[in-house]
Amino acid sequence: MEIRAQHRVHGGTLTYAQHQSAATGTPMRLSVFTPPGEGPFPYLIWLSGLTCTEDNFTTKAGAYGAAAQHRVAIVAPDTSPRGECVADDPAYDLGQGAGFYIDATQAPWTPHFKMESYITRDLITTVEAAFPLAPKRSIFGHSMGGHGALTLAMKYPELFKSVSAFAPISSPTRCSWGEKAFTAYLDPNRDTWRAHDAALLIEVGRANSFDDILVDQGTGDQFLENQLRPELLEQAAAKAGQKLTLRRQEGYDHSYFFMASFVADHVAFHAARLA
Ligand SMILES: N[C@@H](CCC(=O)N[C@@H](CSC=O)C(=O)NCC(=O)O)C(=O)O
Repeated sequence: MEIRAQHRVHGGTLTYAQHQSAATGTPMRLSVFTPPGEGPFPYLIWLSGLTCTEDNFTTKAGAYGAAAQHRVAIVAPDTSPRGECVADDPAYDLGQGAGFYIDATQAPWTPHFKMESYITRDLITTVEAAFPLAPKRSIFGHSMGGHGALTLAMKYPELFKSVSAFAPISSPTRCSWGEKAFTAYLDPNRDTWRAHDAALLIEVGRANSFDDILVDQGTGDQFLENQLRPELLEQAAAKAGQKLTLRRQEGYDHSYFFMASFVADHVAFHAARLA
């Protein structure tokens, strides 16, 4: 783990770092906030959205006061592998900055776009060895990262105590962001896509180890109707008898101002389940 910068914040320590990932075959950047004291601390993994790096949440979400108060750490990784030898696309919603938290099986993405394995293996192993973190984690995220948090929690319930999301892509098989990414990264047989779709996973009961799922969605979000479609999460949860608390927040948009307004509620939601 190479430390790139450290800052004191809310009595704790914010570290920007980089490490080599076996899954992506590239260096991966991240930030880690640890609260005041010695630890080991339970922690939250935050997954960001399209176009983001490890820096968007770190500088804009304003989460560290609540994290210090609840004595939880927060780990925020980058959203994809990066570099000159890594495949990319000129569009903002594919390639670097748009890893979708899945393992690609199609050329030219296969060698490096392994974000599911990166988050669930390399990231967890590395941060728990390098920082005072307990092996007790939860996961949350925004938009593409909300999709990542929901799907990784349901695919790996043994790794995560709880899950929440801000304005998640609810059903990537039923929106253009998701269809574009899955067409590029995954097998053309759309049946294989179902394993990476949050609403479809909830519908078949894959969230049943979670007592509740917290989702905040702004009603002024420019992506609400075409991409995010939170009603699909609600319908799936109702079918499966899964508790899902979907809060429609009047007038909030898709920006980090929305996250900053409600992130303390998400930190408290997870801290109660990590205690
Ligand atoms: N046209 C915009 C679209 C990118 C955007 O809105 N990204 C969101 C996440 S969208 C879903 O995953 C974001 O978090 N942006 C970063 C930020 O700091 O707000 C563009 O090209 O930027």
